[in-house]
Amino acid sequence: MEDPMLELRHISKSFRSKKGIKRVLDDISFTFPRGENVAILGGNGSGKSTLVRMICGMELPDSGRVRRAGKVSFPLGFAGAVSPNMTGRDNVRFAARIYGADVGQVERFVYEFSELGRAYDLPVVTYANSMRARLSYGISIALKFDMYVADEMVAVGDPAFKRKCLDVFAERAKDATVLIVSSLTTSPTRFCSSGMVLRDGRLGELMPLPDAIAAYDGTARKAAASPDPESPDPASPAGAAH
Ligand SMILES: Nc1ncnc2c1ncn2[C@@H]1O[C@H](COP(=O)(O)OP(=O)(O)OP(=O)(O)O)[C@@H](O)[C@H]1O
Repeated sequence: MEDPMLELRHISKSFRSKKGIKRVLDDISFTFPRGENVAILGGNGSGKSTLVRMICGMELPDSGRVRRAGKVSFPLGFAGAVSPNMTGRDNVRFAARIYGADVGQVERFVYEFSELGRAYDLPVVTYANSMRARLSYGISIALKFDMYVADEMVAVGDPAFKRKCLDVFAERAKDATVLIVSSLTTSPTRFCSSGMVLRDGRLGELMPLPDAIAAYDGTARKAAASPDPESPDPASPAGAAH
């Protein structure tokens, strides 16, 4: 395969739990072709966010290697990208400088996109959650990446704002590769043509998205019939989407 966007080579990751060591990612290897938008579908606790952290370089695997052939985003709307003690504007300028982007351009884009108005110049700690979400999403979508990674969250805000997020994301997706990691089969349908299922620490084979959704629905039903005792209960606050 020519010029892959991202390669995962024998990625494994374990965490210590009350019941001992849990292997969350188990020797995952996969090559993401450039320009092919892929969805990874997995149930709660299947290791999606762990895999995303490895892909985005936010955490190292215990073993294995991630090779990126371009700029890979942090997860869309990632709240950790924003410092609460800085103003919205200063956060944006900081992120733009780190990623080597045109600071003025990114600053203006996020100002207009986020609809924060005068709050743009107030410390983020004073923001309501929805305002933080609009700022974080604005930063992630203002920066130009070769690959955009979404962990569940493809859009934020009220329905009108979500539509705007999706339209801008669609613009970016024209020149970039998209990876959407989700427990919901609805999120990837607009952007991804193929998908695979993450289950028991392994990635299934890459297939057309409708087939991946069918395979995921099948495994999700099986998992519901015999839930993993270590997975958080999706109905409990700790298991709710982050
Ligand atoms: N830092 C950590 N320390 C200990 N255990 C962890 C850590 N991060 C993740 N885990 C465990 O690894 C497993 C997978 O977690 P992860 O958040 O990657 O799953 P997920 O598929 O993203 O779940 P969800 O859909 O509920 O967000 C879970 O059992 C979780 O409790």
